[in-house]
Amino acid sequence: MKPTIFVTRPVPEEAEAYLREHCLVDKWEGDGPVPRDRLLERLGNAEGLLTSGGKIDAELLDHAPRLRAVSNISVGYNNFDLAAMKARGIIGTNTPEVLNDTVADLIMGLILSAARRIPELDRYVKEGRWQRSDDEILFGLDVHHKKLGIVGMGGIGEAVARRGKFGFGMSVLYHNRHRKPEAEAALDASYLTLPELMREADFIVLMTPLTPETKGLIGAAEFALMKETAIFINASRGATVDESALVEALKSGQIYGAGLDVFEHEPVASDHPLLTMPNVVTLPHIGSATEHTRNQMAMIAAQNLVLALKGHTPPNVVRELK
Ligand SMILES: NC(=O)c1ccc[n+]([C@@H]2O[C@H](COP(=O)([O-])OP(=O)(O)OC[C@H]3O[C@@H](n4cnc5c(N)ncnc54)[C@H](O)[C@@H]3O)[C@@H](O)[C@H]2O)c1
Ligand SMILES: O=C(O)[C@H](O)CO
Repeated sequence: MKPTIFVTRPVPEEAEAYLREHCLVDKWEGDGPVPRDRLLERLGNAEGLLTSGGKIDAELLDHAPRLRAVSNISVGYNNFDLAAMKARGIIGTNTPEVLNDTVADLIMGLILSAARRIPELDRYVKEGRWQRSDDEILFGLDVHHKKLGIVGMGGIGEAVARRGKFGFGMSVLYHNRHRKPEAEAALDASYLTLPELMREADFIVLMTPLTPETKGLIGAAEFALMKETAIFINASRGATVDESALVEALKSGQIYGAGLDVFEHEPVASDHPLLTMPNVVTLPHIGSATEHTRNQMAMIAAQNLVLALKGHTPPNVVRELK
């Protein structure tokens, strides 16, 4: 007898076909993300859940008495209440590694966009404001040979560091929960404390997972240490940064600019002060959003789920907050 699963968002054909081969698939057919109350109604029979970010907490698990595994189509798993899942013997999985290069490419895009003011000056040209006499008002900052500071030197952090080091001749500084001697050797990277990194780096890239320790990790005290020419990039989760402090740091000229792929509340409200600042580049959480990478993530997530439901240990089980 095939296990029943619930799929909360459309997945590529290949992943859906694979799931149907191994499971009885029930899926959300509505537009947009499944509303929480509708999801809870649909979980009565589900032994597996394929999702990408909705909260998996005690309330949801109470509505899913047969649930054995939850598979995220994402590397981040801050949506999992791991204690509640563990208490019920439910396995959680994610999709690490496969998206490292895709997200790192986007982060380089944010760095270049903020430093060279690409979106701002694109609008400038398209709005017919470009004058032959324009000169200094179009200046930005160099990226090459500057100091790249990575906070959270994991899979994505290292992929960004490689691009900075070997593509742009940058020197790599990093702060992480644990030192990484191999990365230090391969990238000639220097380990710094968080305050040291804030003072030293020209580009600060935040790439930690969202955990109780990293919530608001970068706030007023950290922005106060940054150079006036520093550019702050966040592609981790919005809540790792105190957004009000970021707004103040940008408004007061404490830092030069920011590049953001993530926000505390997504989609970000259209009247959010960060959206009014020309020195902030904003994106709608598209770090891993290429067809190739998202297809691979969906397939890996499907395989994780099927393996777990067959009683095997999938390669990407998450056991604790990392
Ligand atoms: N914008 C996007 O679309 C997008 C895409 C992928 C991942 N992400 C986010 O990026 C996060 C990182 O992804 P990854 O694949 O590199 O994860 P990873 O687990 O490989 O790396 C995370 C690193 O952060 C470090 N870390 C954890 N807590 C820390 C702390 N308190 N201080 C310093 N370092 C700490 C860990 O030791 C680890 O080295 C994900 O959890 C997810 O939230 C966002
Ligand atoms: O964590 C991830 O994989 C990305 O943020 C996509 O949700």
